[in-house]
Amino acid sequence: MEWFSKLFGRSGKAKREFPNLTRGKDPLELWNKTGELGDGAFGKVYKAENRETGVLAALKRVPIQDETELEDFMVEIDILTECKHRNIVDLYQAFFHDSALWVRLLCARMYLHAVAQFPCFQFSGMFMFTLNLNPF
Ligand SMILES: Nc1ncnc2c1ncn2[C@@H]1O[C@H](COP(=O)(O)OP(=O)(O)OP(=O)(O)O)[C@@H](O)[C@H]1O
Repeated sequence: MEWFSKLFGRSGKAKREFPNLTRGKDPLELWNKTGELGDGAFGKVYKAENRETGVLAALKRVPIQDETELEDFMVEIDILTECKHRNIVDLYQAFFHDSALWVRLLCARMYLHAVAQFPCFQFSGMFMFTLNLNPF
């Protein structure tokens, strides 16, 4: 029955493969975290440097409790992988490693952040944007 647990894992449930998700690779073997860029609703965003080329990137780490949670995030990842627009930060790669989803993004010097938690803005249908300037 070893073949069964290799194929389906201990729970007997097959791991779902996603075309835009890299499994079995530790992103920190390729990327070195050199600082923190910010904190989001789902996790932290780090500044990272490619260990071979020195290229910079933003690495977002989202802790995942259960594989089934991945599906919700993959919808956004699939859309952002396809979506290339000068006003939207490029998403280059997503990894699932060690109970976390890691998303490699273009490291933006200026980052626009939508804030919609103020009721008065929500009622009037307005959004406010904050601008983060990353020091690098
Ligand atoms: N690509 C990036 N380049 C530079 N800084 C970034 C980048 N992505 C995120 N940041 C920084 O990290 C902070 C948190 O980003 P994050 O996208 O996690 O926030 P969020 O809007 O709460 O997103 P989510 O709801 O998806 O968690 C941002 O406010 C910004 O300062």
